[in-house]
Amino acid sequence: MSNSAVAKWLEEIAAAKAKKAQAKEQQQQNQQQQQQQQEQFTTPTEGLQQQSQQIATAQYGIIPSYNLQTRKKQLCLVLPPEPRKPEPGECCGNDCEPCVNTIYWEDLVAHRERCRKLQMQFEDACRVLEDSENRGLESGSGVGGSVGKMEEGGEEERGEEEGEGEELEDKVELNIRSYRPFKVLQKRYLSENTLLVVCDLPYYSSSKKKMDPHIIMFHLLIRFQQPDGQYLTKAFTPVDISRLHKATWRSVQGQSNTSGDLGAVDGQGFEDRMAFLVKLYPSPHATSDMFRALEVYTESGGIGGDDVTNGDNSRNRKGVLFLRGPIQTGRDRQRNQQQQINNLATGLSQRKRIVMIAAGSGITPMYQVLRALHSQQHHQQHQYTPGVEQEERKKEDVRFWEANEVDLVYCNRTTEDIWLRQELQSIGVSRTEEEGEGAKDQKSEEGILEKAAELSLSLVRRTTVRIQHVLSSASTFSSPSSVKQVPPIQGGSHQFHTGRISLDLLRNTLQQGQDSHDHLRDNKEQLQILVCGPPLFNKDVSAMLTLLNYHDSDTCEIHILE
Ligand SMILES: Cc1cc2nc3c(=O)[nH]c(=O)nc-3n(C[C@H](O)[C@H](O)[C@H](O)COP(=O)(O)OP(=O)(O)OC[C@H]3O[C@@H](n4cnc5c(N)ncnc54)[C@H](O)[C@@H]3O)c2cc1C
Repeated sequence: MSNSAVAKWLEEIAAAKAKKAQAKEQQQQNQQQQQQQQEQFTTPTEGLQQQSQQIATAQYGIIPSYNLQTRKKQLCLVLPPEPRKPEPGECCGNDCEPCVNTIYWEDLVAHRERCRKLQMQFEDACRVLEDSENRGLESGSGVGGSVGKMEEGGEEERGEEEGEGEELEDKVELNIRSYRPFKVLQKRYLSENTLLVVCDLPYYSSSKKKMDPHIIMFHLLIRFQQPDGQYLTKAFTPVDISRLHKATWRSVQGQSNTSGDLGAVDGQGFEDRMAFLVKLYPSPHATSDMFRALEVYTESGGIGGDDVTNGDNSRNRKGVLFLRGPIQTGRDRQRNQQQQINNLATGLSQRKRIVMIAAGSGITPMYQVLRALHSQQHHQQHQYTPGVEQEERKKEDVRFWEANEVDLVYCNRTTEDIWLRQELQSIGVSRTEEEGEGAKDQKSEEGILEKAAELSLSLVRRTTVRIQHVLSSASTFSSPSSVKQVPPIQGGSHQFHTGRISLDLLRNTLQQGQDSHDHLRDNKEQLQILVCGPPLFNKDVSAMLTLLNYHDSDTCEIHILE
């Protein structure tokens, strides 16, 4: 071997060594970084997750190296890691779209396709390398484009895996395919068994685009990790608290909570944030106990702080909720949406009614619908400002649900159990009542303030909202419902029944107001029936609807939300 060849060879060895050292150093730095991030966002019991996270953020692709024995350049293929298979507790069992299992299978297919492509690229690159060596050319430079090209792993296979590696800054956005950590801004007990949890993300938030306005009923998935490491995943419906009644905020004022009473007391600054109303069941109840143990985020004790043990040994990060969504609630919603849009376009008038039948926490999707109806009417009331957005806004408005009449039957045990009582009270004020009751309320300054809040929330002008409360604790379950007109708070068109929801009550509600619309008989009535409550309630109401001959058809949509 000539001197120059030896020198070149030594040079190559030195370069290979330097490259190796550099790669090692880089790897160590990466590992350190990952460790730091995981210390921030994961719990020690998230072993599997940590493992997949480490692999997921590692680089992969076709990696060139130098073989000192053969004195030849060589290529090796590092394939990306397989997506992590969800554990049993990671599916909430509600047939969400997309389900965590669907996401996994999609990711697996994409992963296999990616591996197949990489394998082909690798084979091509090896052939090019071999050819160039055979031709005695300087190896490496002519080798296929993907040689030495390392790819960042993870993202495409698994979405942005779990979000654990992300900074918990304001920029964190909701993602439908993977869980992201969000700060808990506030946690308040509205009653003994009702918890309000406010998270640090805007009410309408999705990572890719502004939420589609026709998606009115949506929920998020909250994932906890239990002391034994098992996941617990449950669906919760965000509540728009931007118009929360002052009285509701007042009812939580001065409360101390388990986490040390942090955050604004009157909700100031949190109005546009995502909030959950959580029904708590007596302990031991896994989901409720997780919420009880949840803490409010603080700079010092929050992210990066110790794990929360709170006596029950739950090991979730302090002040953080892992959320995935938004998931459209129920299936086959808006089946007739296209037909409705067509009707609007052709000017065919249709009487539209929404009948909502809810129990307990089942009010949350109904409240979303009521709020959306309000927003829609708010938009329509105000003149569109000329500009490029005008057409777009019109289109969006058409896509909002519209209704001439809304009936809500809301079942609870006692008046104390009624969620969003003040807010519903405000919504249930019809236009005529607003005008008539107004003078009465203006007697006191307090009345004026309350009225202003109510008016801002009321569904004005075109929608009549009737609300009936059914309270079970006032009578035995077998006795027939007795109707009472009890205005529990002030004004409003709320009817109160005692007993349980009955066939008669449902029939009357579904047929309500039909006679006064004889002139519209020629036009079809478009009826949407929404049912949401505990499983048994949903089953009972479904059976009653069948008995009353209400089925899904062109003119009737029944949505059992579960
Ligand atoms: C789309 C969707 C949206 C939801 N939104 C909300 C929401 O906004 N707020 C909310 O609080 N919940 C909501 N839920 C319900 C929530 O996901 C949980 O199912 C609920 O908190 C009960 O927890 P669990 O499933 O662990 O109860 P499990 O123990 O599995 O019990 C299932 C059901 O049995 C009943 N039950 C259980 N224990 C008791 C008890 N001790 N006393 C009386 N009844 C009991 C309850 O009806 C409960 O829902 C929603 C569910 C779905 C599917």
